[in-house]
Amino acid sequence: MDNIVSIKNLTKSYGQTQALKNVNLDLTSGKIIGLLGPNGSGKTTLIKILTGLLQQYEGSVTIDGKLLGPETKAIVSYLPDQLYFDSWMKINDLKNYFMDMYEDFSPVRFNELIYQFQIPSRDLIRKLSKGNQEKLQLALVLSRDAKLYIFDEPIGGVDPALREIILETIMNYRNSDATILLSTHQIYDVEDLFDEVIFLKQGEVMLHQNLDELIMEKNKSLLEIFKEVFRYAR
Ligand SMILES: Nc1ncnc2c1ncn2[C@@H]1O[C@H](COP(=O)(O)OP(=O)(O)OP(=O)(O)O)[C@@H](O)[C@H]1O
Repeated sequence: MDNIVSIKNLTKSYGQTQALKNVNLDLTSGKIIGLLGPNGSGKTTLIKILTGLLQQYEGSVTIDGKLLGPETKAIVSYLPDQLYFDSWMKINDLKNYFMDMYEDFSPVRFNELIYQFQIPSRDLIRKLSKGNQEKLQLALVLSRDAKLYIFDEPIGGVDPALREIILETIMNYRNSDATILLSTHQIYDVEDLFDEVIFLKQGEVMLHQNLDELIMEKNKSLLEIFKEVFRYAR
C-alpha cells in the first residue's frame, strides 16, 4: 500500500524546547492510526505541522507525495483541539465559508450531520452549548471528502454518550480510502478503532506498530501497554 504521509528527520523547537526530535514516520493510506503520548509529548506540534499551521521546522514532510503547502491543505481535513468560531457566525455562514474554501466540501452531507447531531441551526454559534459546538466542528470536518483526516482530541471534553456518537460518526462518514490520524488521551474508548498506533515520548517516536500485533505480542490491552510505557517515575 502507498504511504499518504512521509516524514523524514523532522525536528521542531520552540526556543529552547525541542518539541519534536528527529521524527521519521510513514503513514499507510487507508489506515486508522492512533497518535498517543502523554501531555507535552509533541502530538499537537506534529499535527500542526501536517496541517500547515506551523511552517518553521527542520526536515521534510510530504502528504500524498507533495511537500506541505496549498495542495496538501486541499486534501487534509483537520479537527483542532480548540473551538475556533467567530462570534458573529451562524451555521449557514460557516457552511458558505467551507463551500468557498474547500472543493471537496459537501453541503448535503453537512446538512445531514447537523440534522443527525440535532444541532439547533438558527442561533449564533456562540450561543450553542460547548458539546454542540464540538459536534458542529466535527460535522464540518467530516463533510469534506479528504484523503487524510486529522483529529486532535475529538472526544476530549464531551460526555460518554456523545463520545460514542462522535466515534461512530467518524467511522461511518469518512471516505473509506481515507487515512485517519487521531490523537487522544481517551485510549479506553478508541482502542478498538485503530489499525496502528504511534507512541510519542518527549518528541520522539517510541513505537509505531500494527495494533493487533502489538496486543498479541504484549498480551495486554492498549491502555495497559500505554500505562506501562509511560509510567511516571514516583
Ligand atoms: N507555542 C509554544 N511555545 C513554546 N513551547 C511550546 C509551544 N507549543 C508547544 N510547546 C511545547 O512543546 C512541547 C510539545 O507540546 P505539544 O502541545 O505538541 O504536546 P502534546 O503532546 O500535544 O500535549 P497535550 O497532550 O498536553 O496536548 C511541550 O513541551 C510544550 O510545552
